[in-house]
Amino acid sequence: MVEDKETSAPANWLLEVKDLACGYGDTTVVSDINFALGEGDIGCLLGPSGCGKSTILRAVAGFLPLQHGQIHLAGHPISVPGKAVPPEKRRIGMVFQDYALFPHLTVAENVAFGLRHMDREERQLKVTQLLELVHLQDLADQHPHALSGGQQQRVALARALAPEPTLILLDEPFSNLDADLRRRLSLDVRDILKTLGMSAILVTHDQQEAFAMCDQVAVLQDGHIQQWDVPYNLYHEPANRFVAGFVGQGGFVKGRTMGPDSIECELGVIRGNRAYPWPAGTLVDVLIRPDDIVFDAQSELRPKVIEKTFAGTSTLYRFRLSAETEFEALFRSHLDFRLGEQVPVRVEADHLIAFERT
Ligand SMILES: Nc1ncnc2c1ncn2[C@@H]1O[C@H](COP(=O)(O)OP(=O)(O)OP(=O)(O)O)[C@@H](O)[C@H]1O
Repeated sequence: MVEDKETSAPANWLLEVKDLACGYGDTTVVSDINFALGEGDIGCLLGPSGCGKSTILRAVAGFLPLQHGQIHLAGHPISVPGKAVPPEKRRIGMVFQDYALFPHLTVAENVAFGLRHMDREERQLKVTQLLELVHLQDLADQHPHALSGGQQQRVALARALAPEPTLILLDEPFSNLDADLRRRLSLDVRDILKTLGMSAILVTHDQQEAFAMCDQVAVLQDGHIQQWDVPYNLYHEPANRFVAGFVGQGGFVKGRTMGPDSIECELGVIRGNRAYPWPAGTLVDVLIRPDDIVFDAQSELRPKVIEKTFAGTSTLYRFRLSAETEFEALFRSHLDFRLGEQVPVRVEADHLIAFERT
């Protein structure tokens, strides 16, 4: 997915959403939404609850009329002023949080549901291929109630893929599953979509899921896209304070600019790989991520451990340096410190991220 505000955008986008605004009744929930999705790309709408992710998805699916803007799919207008292609004619497959399988049909019958126009043999072949793709060939004759949540969600995906849609929309598809299964299934689903070269949009509030599964991610707040980018850039080059706080761990430490690419704060002087336009002496907040802090026995900076969260291979420490400066650090777990211990550390950040203090 890439930002597409220009009218000169290439014509070969699979999905183009331009200046979209929509909502419910007279209320506008999302506005100024612009993006384009390339063929075979997996995009994501990421943001906190109520920011409008599902509303955008409903507009793309055709369940919600637009208040403003246009949507094109595979070069065809599907929502433009005066014309809206009905949802069933959009060639868009949907997968929901609650699976929405037919309980009285078997797994194979659920997958075959949208293939009634095919003859019997062709349909069976297609169902077999899809069940193999989602690794459920042995459960073809089971009913949904006999399946785990993860298996049911794979049936739902196979059923959505069966009519060979142009685009798949996934609305919080893993949120009913436990954390471990969620992680594994999101990678499985990515593999399946990539194997087929299928384009998709995932809606989630889970940043790890978005990063694991998607090529590009749009971060939303209050009905507006704050930034879209590849996961690496969202983490290391957040466009604003909201994105910096929402994506990844970390917190802000008060600082003062010394030059365009260096900031002085209680942790020392931090030099980065980008320049800021503010004059020297500007008061700023500097973002410190847990992986920006390293252990250094020679360092004179010795903050106190105030919290410690053991996570197997690593331990997340929360340090206090003074009444107003706290930060986190992620160390390999063999670096084991006690609560209250003063630990020599230094900042090793090549990505300097700061916002002017208001
Ligand atoms: N059918 C509806 N009628 C009126 N308002 C609605 C309707 N559905 C959603 N809203 C409102 O629109 C806003 C955005 O809702 P939406 O479901 O798009 O958010 P979301 O980001 O998908 O949230 P969540 O992660 O909680 O599902 C919310 O304020 C919500 O209350």
